[in-house]
Amino acid sequence: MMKRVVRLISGLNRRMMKLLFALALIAYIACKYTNLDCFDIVVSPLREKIRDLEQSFSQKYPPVKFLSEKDRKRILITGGAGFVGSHLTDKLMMDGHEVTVVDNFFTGRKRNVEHWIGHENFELINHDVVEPLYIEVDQIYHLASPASPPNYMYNPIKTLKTNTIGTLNMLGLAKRVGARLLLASTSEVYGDPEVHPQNEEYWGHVNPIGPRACYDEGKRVAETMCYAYMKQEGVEVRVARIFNTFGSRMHMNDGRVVSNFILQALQGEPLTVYGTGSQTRAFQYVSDLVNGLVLLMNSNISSPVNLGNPEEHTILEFARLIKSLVGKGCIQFLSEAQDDPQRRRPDIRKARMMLGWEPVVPLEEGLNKTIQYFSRELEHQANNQYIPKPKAARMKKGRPRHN
Ligand SMILES: O=c1ccn([C@@H]2O[C@H](COP(=O)(O)OP(=O)(O)O[C@H]3OC[C@@H](O)[C@H](O)[C@H]3O)[C@@H](O)[C@H]2O)c(=O)[nH]1
Repeated sequence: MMKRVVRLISGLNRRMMKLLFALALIAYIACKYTNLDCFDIVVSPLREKIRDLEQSFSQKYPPVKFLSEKDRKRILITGGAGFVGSHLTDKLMMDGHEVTVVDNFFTGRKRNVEHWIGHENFELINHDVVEPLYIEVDQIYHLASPASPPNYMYNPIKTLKTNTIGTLNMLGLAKRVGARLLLASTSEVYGDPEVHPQNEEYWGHVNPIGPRACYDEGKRVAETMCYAYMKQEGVEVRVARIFNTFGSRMHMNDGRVVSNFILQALQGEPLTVYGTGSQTRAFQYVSDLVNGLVLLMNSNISSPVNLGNPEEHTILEFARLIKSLVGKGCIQFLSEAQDDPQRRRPDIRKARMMLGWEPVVPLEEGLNKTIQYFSRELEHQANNQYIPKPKAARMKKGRPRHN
């Protein structure tokens, strides 16, 4: 060993020796004057890095309430990595329940629930509800289905299978394990309504062979299945008819009016109004919906309940509002979408009376939050060199109009 060191030193030439000596001297003087231990110079940053990492691990999850074994439920959310599903996951996790998310990631995204991955109360399963699922749970929130018109029309057969076979599978599971099932139904069961505002007694006006039928009729038959399982097999069911909803984690290019208009305004593109823009919608913020879903699940109301915000606007008014909130954009009129419902507004007297629920987030407040979310998403996408484009609906034939 000694011989090797001597050979190494003698191998160095004089100039190299001088250089090494000078460096050692400089390091020694620097340490003396800064009152630092040489060891500390190297080790302190490392120590800090380790401390940061340790802290990031211990603060990894949003705060979760402690629930006793008796109160803690095992909850399955199908479509739990989607827009609404992921917000519902957050609420139920923070309330202290055990949540299993099942998603096939057709429109859901892992990013929406990644902040729970690894938590002892959370499980994420990549599974398509069209296939049976065997799992022990107390409650099932059945949300799995594409919900934006361009997405559900993209593969109508798959949309039908998800809402029919998928719902049968989940009802079968509820029956086997004695779980309660909440179906995320939709205002689209009312079709292009002749009754306004729409109450739960109204049977709807749906074109059974139109482009929207895969979703509208799929959800209608899903409701039928729920009540057949309730009557024949005694399964406890809850049915929420969800009206237009918006908020963070919406897919920027899912083609819905909120995502299209915000994206277009932020990118300085014209806001595309289909038809004259006189058709109406009423928009609820996602946190209001999630509160309504949980209240309904834990209530004793087995008949359908509308969940939506009754503040109605024409689509043209809505385009103008988003344009003014973002501070840019102009309006462009395109051909109207086929079978587009002309007036929609929920009658929420039942939810008010029986659940004590009503929306509390004002439209502008919700929109500002969503605009902020979309701006951050755009930055994120730009860093990944991907520029999302708004998706178009299936149009009626005819020339687009411009103004
Ligand atoms: O760029 C666009 C997008 C949409 N629109 C119009 O805006 C209105 C709303 O369209 P959306 O696509 O957001 O949603 P729709 O109301 O047609 O369907 C929705 O209904 C309730 C939920 O179940 C679903 O989220 C969805 O199916 C429609 O009149 C549509 O024609 C535009 O004018 N421009």
